Amino acid sequence: MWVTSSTELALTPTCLALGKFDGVHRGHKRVIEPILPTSQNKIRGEWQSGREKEISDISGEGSFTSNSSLSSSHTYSTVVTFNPHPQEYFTGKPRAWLTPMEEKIEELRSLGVEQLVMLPFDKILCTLSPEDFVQRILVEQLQAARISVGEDFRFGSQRRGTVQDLQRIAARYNIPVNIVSLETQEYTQMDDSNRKERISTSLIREVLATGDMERANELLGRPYALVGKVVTGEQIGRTIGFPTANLQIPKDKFLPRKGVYAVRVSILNDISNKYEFHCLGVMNIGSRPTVNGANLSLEVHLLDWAGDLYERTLRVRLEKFLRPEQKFSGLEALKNQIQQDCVNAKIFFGSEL
Ligand SMILES: Cc1cc2nc3c(=O)[nH]c(=O)nc-3n(C[C@H](O)[C@H](O)[C@H](O)COP(=O)(O)O)c2cc1C
Ligand SMILES: Nc1ncnc2c1ncn2[C@@H]1O[C@H](COP(=O)(O)OP(=O)(O)O)[C@@H](O)[C@H]1O
Repeated sequence: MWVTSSTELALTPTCLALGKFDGVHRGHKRVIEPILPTSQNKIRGEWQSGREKEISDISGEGSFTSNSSLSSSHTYSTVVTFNPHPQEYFTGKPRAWLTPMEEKIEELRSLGVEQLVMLPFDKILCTLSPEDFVQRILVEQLQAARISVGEDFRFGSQRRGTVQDLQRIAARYNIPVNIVSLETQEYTQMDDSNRKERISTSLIREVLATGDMERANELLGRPYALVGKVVTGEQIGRTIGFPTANLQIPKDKFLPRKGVYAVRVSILNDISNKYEFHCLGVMNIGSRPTVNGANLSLEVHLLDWAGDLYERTLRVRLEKFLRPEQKFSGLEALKNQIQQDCVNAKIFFGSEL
């Protein structure tokens, strides 16, 4: 996937999905899918513009079959997002992301997106009128052949432009705009009644903060993951029989509720750049009050495994919140509890063991 923050370096012409896409959740995927090479032919004819025929002639039918046959008529499936996050730009406060940049790139790449353009969200961009945004950025610079957006997408200065405006302005340039309705998820409430909730980044953040991983992962469409390098800790873990790999994650990663989780761990093969080894584990996200820990730490113990993990990159998928972190009277009590955590994780993963 080609990643750039300069529209001048972008590969053109493009087929665009516009949005912030933090989390790359199920709703985001519905916006992105129509621009993917595999969807192009199916989507033709379903989009809303009556000028679809002309557009398909321009973008070149059949040019998406494989990357090796890319030609000058190839239309690059492109996600356009903003950096920094507009909210971060306006408030000046750093924001924690469900998918910090590296993770977002990885998720989009795995969906089959060919290009990510991160528009610098600055004074110039945020004062563009909706008309100028479409004309200068989408038409002149990115040479958009078609556009896909979620129905709540807003653009242009003061978020003035709605998706209907986008459709109307883009039509002047014969660009069809696909408006995707917001994805919902059925949710059973405490009183057993059902309610539909709209899948959104802010809902997922709220749910992660409660530790309800089943619901968060359902909304996301995959398990919430922490990705980072293993660094050295205080080396107490091995003395109690539970060595724990300490993860260093991006500073701007959103963390779920503190406490102990049943997790799935994958280890990155640095040569193939693929996650290859998979096993189960228990993770603690907390400040380790029993050993008077000062900082927040993220530690994972791999079940029934031994080896050296220092400097390796791990992806830890959080599947189930087991309990809050506690201050124990000493290392022996902590050790007994971690032993019980391992049993509880094994019970949770049950059939896989
Ligand atoms: C599954 C699990 C549960 C843990 N629960 C607690 C806890 O409730 N309270 C606590 O103070 N530390 C807890 N810890 C953190 C331990 O204190 C920590 O792993 C130990 O001090 C070793 O740290 P080290 O990596 O510096 O060697 C837990 C660790 C794991 C892996
Ligand atoms: N089952 C395991 N789970 C996690 N780490 C393990 C395991 N077996 C061995 N290790 C190794 O032990 C290290 C953690 O040992 P620990 O005594 O807790 O030291 P540290 O405080 O540096 O994390 C890990 O980084 C890894 O290299």
